[in-house]
Amino acid sequence: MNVPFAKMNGLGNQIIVADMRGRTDRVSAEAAVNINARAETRFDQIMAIHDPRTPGTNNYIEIINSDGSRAEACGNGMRCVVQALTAEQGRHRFIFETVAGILFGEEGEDGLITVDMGTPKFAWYEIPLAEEFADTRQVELQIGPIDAPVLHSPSVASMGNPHATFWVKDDVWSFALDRFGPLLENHPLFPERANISIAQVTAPDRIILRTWERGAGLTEACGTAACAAVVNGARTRRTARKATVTLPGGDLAVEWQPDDHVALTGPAEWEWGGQLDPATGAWTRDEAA
Ligand SMILES: N[C@@H](CCC[C@H](N)C(=O)O)C(=O)O
Repeated sequence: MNVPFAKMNGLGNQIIVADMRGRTDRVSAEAAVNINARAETRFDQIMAIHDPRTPGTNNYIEIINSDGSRAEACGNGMRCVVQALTAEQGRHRFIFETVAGILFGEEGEDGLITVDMGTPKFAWYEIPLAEEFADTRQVELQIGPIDAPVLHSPSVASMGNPHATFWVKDDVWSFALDRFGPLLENHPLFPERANISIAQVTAPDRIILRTWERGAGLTEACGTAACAAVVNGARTRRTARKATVTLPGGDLAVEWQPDDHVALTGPAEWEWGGQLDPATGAWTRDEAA
């Protein structure tokens, strides 16, 4: 039986929100790959809204990358879920559960959505890394010639999902992230692969960021990567704890709050709706009202 879905985006991060409430099955990996194979529904993540599993939460959210793999966290996708549920229910604040833990999301009066992405983790085994590093603010990893690496010494962190932030001094746009991204995502240092970002700090409260997403590739925006960049920037004293992160798709506001939680604020946009089969990925588009 088909389920309703919405084609949405969070700052150009392509998101499918699938309504799996009232069902016990899941969106299959095969369905994800098939949905992504059609140009109109090419996506970065599917956010599957399920019935709550834990009392006190509104919904359980499962996140599926375009290669069919599962992700623990997705900041832009969570904003799309908040917007879809706000439009449906007229309420503005939600408590979600994901495999990474409990998250809060709220749509503000200005239409922007803030998601509390939880607390970052820095221990090598929490990210996880394949080998022990006492200090994950700068780990030994480089790409390019040994004596003149193109990218090196990233800061690594978990925002529920694994992130490596490579710092560059200038022209973040000049790096061939499409070439280095897949190599770094699958580097043996990352046993669960990793999201790979290049960051240029232009002021203590400004970062320009490009991301190669684990399981999805080059994206217009990655919310958890923006959170990881600010957290990694603050703990390496490159940035303040609050910064605007400019991605190819636009700006996100990130604050690493005194309570250690990371708040991510930005837009979400509904594009169109349809019905899909979560087993096969076959879908049809709803008639415009
Ligand atoms: N687009 C996301 C991140 C999605 C998950 C990621 N690809 C992973 O596998 O960890 C975001 O906005 O955070």
